[in-house]
Amino acid sequence: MPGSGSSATPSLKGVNLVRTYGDGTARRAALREVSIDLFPGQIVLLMGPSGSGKSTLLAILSGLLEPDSGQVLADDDGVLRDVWQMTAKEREQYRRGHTGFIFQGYNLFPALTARQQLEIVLKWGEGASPGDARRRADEMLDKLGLAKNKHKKPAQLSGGEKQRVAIGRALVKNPSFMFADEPTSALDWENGQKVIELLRDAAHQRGASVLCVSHDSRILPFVDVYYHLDDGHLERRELPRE
Ligand SMILES: Nc1ncnc2c1ncn2[C@@H]1O[C@H](COP(=O)(O)OP(=O)(O)OP(=O)(O)O)[C@@H](O)[C@H]1O
Repeated sequence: MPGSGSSATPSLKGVNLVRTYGDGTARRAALREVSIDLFPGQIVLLMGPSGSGKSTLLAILSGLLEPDSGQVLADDDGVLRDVWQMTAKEREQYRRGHTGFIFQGYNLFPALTARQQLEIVLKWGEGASPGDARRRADEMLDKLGLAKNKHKKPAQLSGGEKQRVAIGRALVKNPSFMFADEPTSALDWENGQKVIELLRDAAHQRGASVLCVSHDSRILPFVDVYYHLDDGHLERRELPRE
């Protein structure tokens, strides 16, 4: 069932996306004419075998990797704009302002505390004042059950805690689009489930469009839509009935 904030108008559209790697005989298609619509308030799961193109699709939709052809149309105050027709500066602003990315390996700064990981995103990304950044960072860490850990650096946190800090860092900007690449792969299922619930809340409670890549079929009951990617071909699949 879609989230309460879901709407009939996509907030992000991938249209006929093609991406190849390599040259000559080493040339290999990672995405073949892939189209996908993401809606506000929905969490979407993308599954598929290793090497099928999942990370490539996430990188293109999030404005990190340019497609060979096709379009990425993102909602910008009610107007769909082609992310790959923007200037590099505009695209950087789009990414900073509208997208949150959660990586498999957390990608936290080793020298910073949990609180500083979030503050830095707000100060650098939005130019938030130190006081505002601290207040919003603390609020988010509280919500994630990390209040007691805010002064700890990544090496002092468990895998589940690190992943929650990484989610907090993506969420604190209140992004319209959240991209998560294997966010539970390093976690036991208890922590993995918590992480998926947080991503689902980002969609259902905050109205974000969440696209999550995973190999883990235990995530299926938590999502609204499920796609399968195989050798660069995308197919929407029915969710298993409960
Ligand atoms: N930078 C690159 N140079 C060359 N080939 C690449 C590059 N990145 C990805 N590929 C190839 O493109 C295909 C799709 O890769 P991609 O990482 O998108 O797959 P994936 O589905 O995310 O895989 P996994 O589940 O193993 O992370 C693979 O065959 C991969 O080897």
